[in-house]
Amino acid sequence: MAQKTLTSTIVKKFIPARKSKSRKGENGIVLVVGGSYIYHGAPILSSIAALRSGTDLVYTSVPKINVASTRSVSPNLIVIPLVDQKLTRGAVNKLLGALPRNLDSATIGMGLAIQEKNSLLHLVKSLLDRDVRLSLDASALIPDVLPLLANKNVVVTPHAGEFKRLFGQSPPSSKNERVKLVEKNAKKFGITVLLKGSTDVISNGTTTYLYEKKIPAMTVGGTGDVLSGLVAGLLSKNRKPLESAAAATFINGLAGKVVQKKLGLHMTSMDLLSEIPLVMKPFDKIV
Ligand SMILES: NC(=O)C1=CN([C@@H]2O[C@H](COP(=O)(O)OP(=O)(O)OC[C@H]3O[C@@H](n4cnc5c(N)ncnc54)[C@H](OP(=O)(O)O)[C@@H]3O)[C@@H](O)[C@H]2O)[C@@H](O)CC1
Ligand SMILES: Nc1ncnc2c1ncn2[C@@H]1O[C@H](COP(=O)(O)OP(=O)(O)O)[C@@H](O)[C@H]1O
Ligand SMILES: [Mg+2]
Repeated sequence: MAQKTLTSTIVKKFIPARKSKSRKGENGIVLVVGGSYIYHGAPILSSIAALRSGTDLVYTSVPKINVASTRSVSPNLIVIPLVDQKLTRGAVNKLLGALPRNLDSATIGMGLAIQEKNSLLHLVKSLLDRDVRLSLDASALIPDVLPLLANKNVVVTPHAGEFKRLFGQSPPSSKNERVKLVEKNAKKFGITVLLKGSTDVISNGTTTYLYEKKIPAMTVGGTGDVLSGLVAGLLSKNRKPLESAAAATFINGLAGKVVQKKLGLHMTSMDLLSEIPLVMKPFDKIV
């Protein structure tokens, strides 16, 4: 299968126009589920990235111990407490009862502690049953979730370690072998796989995009959390997993390039957030 290198021309087609006459909510409503006692920042990074990608509303669900600190970061976030410190069946049932009716997309896993595996499976299945477009990251990337995802327009965003845990094989160092392994698993499980690294590989098993970034400053913690928010933000508007994942990784890289040019190897993931509007603005279309 031929791989295509991501370019602005390709990505421009993946970012939907905004209608002048649109109303709040028509340009994307996103849910972010993540965070834990130790990793409070991940869902915040993801949520602000989702907002900055050009959505209307982002709901951030974090364990109740993190609610105050998460709310204090920004009035832009609508925080829905998870009633337990970790993801449990009870916490998921309460969350499902509190969700906005017209949710477009969700990203789950960044920084999340999962107490009961079945609670994650229940959350994933319930959201898919509501036709919510899903992006799974970090703790949500466990093999048990795979049977729920086939042909449901889901994106998974593993780094190499999460890829091994999810699919049972470590991505090889050879680019061609890496691409083949991503394509094989995307096809096998009916999902879009975004394997993160110095070169991101994005495939749904039929079409594959490569995005080689010369931005080693992006190895700092949290850049993948930002990416998960961008994927969910794009999914909420484009709704196509491959295009949303490809556009998200391209935008994350564009922001990374700007920050590395400015700050060298001293980037933090927060720096990425402030660059997202500037790198996305050239792609804006109003109809
Ligand atoms: N401020 C916050 O709140 C932040 C919160 N964050 C949250 O932290 C959580 C854990 O994040 P994480 O994935 O980095 O660690 P972890 O789950 O132990 O990885 C599993 C194992 O995989 C491997 N491995 C890792 N990367 C690899 C790679 N690129 N290529 C190859 N292998 C790699 C590595 O195994 P090793 O190499 O040690 O054998 C590692 O032990 C996650 O939920 C994230 O969202 C972070 O985003 C930071 C900011
Ligand atoms: N050497 C590198 N050069 C450029 N980008 C990289 C490099 N290594 C990782 N990245 C990017 O950094 C992010 C890493 O994701 P992840 O490991 O999930 O980070 P975290 O979980 O800390 O947010 C991905 O977006 C990936 O594309
Ligand atoms: Mg990560």
